Amino acid sequence: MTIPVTIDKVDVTLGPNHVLKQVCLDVKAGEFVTLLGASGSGKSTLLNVIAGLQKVDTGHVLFNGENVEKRAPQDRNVGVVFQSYALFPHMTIGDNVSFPLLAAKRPVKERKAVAAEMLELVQLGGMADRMPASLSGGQRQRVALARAIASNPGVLLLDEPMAALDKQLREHMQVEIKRIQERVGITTIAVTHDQTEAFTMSDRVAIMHQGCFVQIDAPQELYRKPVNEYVAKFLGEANLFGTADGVLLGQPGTQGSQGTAVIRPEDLQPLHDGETARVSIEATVSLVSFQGERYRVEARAADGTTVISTMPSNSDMSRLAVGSLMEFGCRQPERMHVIVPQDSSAVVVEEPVAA
Ligand SMILES: Nc1ncnc2c1ncn2[C@@H]1O[C@H](COP(=O)(O)OP(=O)(O)OP(=O)(O)O)[C@@H](O)[C@H]1O
Repeated sequence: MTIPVTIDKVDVTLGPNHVLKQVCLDVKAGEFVTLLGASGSGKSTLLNVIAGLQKVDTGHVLFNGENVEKRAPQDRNVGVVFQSYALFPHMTIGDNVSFPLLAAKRPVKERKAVAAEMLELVQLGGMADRMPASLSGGQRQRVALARAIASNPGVLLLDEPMAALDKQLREHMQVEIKRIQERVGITTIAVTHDQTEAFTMSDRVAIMHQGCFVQIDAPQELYRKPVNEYVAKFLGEANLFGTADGVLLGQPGTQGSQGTAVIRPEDLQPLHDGETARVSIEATVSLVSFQGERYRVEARAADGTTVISTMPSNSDMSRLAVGSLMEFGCRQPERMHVIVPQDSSAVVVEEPVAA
């Protein structure tokens, strides 16, 4: 059964630290939501609150509308995968996976059938008799996932499950976990500090900062329409320009009468000779780096503003030697987004005026 989860004004103080501050979050049944934030922002504490491993000072946690505060972790019907997979080394893979059913005193035949089904799901079919030590890190992580969902829990919690894997395996497992989650349809809440991981797996991402949610949105919305400069800078590189009356002021981080314009590096391109754009800025190229699938160009405007532009690696870079003075422009002004200072909400400028 897949269920909705509600976090309602949860407050937690640990020692001198006010770790969670009136946190609210609604996760729909079957939805995949990732808590993303810098180290110490409170992600793991919130996950522990949901798992029942951390008590709240005030506020509530509701599963399917029912308050679960008084339920012990083992009675919450939650599957958890931690960074350390914590498999039992003396048990076979099959017994590891079916352990929750052993604890629930289910018959041997059912345990074997569930273990086989779950191992099939995580693409380890036929490996039930192997021991954990004979598996790779990625395979062990799949076993941990199979065990977490073996008892058909209402909620799956993933606490940095990929942190111990190398980059390539991590990228592969992100897609795998998403595939399995969609197939099982289980409500899933994950924790990570890796933006790509959060974006790849999640329906929505909740950005945490100092014990609060700053923005909760679909990945594309977060990237395109950050509500403030913190979110804009946290999610990849961003050109931030002050604006006044629709004109870029060219001061990073300064707020003009209209707020701060956010232009992602892929939307700020060197213009061709004679080409004009509604929004542009002149800057001298200071650094060109080849990054595989793209080039990254750094340039400096006369007032010291740093301009960052990225372009596909098949682009003609002959004009972009270090020291060249270039006009960088946003060819699609609708890709420029303005953060409005007054209410920390954001709007997209429909008709930006030329610089
Ligand atoms: N038992 C504790 N006593 C006092 N402070 C604590 C305790 N546990 C955690 N904290 C503090 O609470 C804050 C949030 O910690 P938490 O582990 O939830 O953050 P996080 O976002 O998961 O960080 P990380 O990504 O490093 O795991 C940190 O400032 C941490 O130092």
